Amino acid sequence: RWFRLIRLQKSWKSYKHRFVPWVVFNLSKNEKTLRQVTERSKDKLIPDERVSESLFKLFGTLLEKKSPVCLDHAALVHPTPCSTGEEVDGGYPARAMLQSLGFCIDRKPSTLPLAGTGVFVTRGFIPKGATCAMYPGTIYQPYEPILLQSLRNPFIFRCIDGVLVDGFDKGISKLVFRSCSGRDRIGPYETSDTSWLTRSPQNPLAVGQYINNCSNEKPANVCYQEYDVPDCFPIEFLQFLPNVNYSHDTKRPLRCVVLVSLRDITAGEELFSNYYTIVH
Ligand SMILES: C[S@@+](CC[C@H](N)C(=O)[O-])C[C@H]1O[C@@H](n2cnc3c(N)ncnc32)[C@H](O)[C@@H]1O
Repeated sequence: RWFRLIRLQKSWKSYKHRFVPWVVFNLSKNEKTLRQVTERSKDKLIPDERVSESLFKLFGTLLEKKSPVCLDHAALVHPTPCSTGEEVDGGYPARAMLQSLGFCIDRKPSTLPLAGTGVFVTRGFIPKGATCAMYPGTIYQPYEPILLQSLRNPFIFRCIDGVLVDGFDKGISKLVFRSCSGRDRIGPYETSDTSWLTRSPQNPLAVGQYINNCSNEKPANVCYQEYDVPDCFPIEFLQFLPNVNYSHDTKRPLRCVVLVSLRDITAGEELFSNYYTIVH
């Protein structure tokens, strides 16, 4: 009988949030908690200027390395020694990342059983408070349709203001991203990067959607932070941004989500975030 009672209690705990009378009865309490979380989350881990600084450094180096002088096919396919004399896998994007930010990250099988792919520091060292990844994907305002794209899609990220980022690199999600990216080109300038949809993104930060959720044994070492692309963002750097608006909207700044390190992280460590925490 005890066993049955415990099972009943467990079912109630997971069901009560969908039981309308319970929701109505607890509305004022829940709203207060939500307000507190939202207020607390307004404190950014690092200021936007520091995020911009890191992105400018990386994108500037990427642009240099992408220039026709060193963009011969062999240089892309075969790693060549970087400034430190070391060989770096991953071609010029990885070399640019190591040179400009002092670390490399990449996707590999997770250390967690049955968790699929994860993201690891493969070289160098990430200091606390560094911009260490980006969450790529199509940006949907809360009122925009996403039902079809959301089916069997574990890569939808929800910001506090209800903006959604669809970071799935397959199926309809992939088609939508490519289509919006083509639509937004400004003459010769690409305003977003579609290469995160492939195995070799040209912006090596754009793998944040593969970071797994933390647990008691594997606490979070990175945290999500919203970053609205400022007006001063150089037009030639837009080609490295792995986000695009679903609707063409020139008035609203483009929302990006970056991951910021919560502590020093060394080579070989897997990155873990808390799926339920984001700061504005
Ligand atoms: C956004 S994806 C992360 C990338 C994913 N690991 C993959 O290979 O596609 C979220 C999914 O990863 C898996 N996942 C994330 N964190 C996990 C954890 N701590 N334990 C087990 N699975 C996890 C779950 O399947 C979840 O739906």
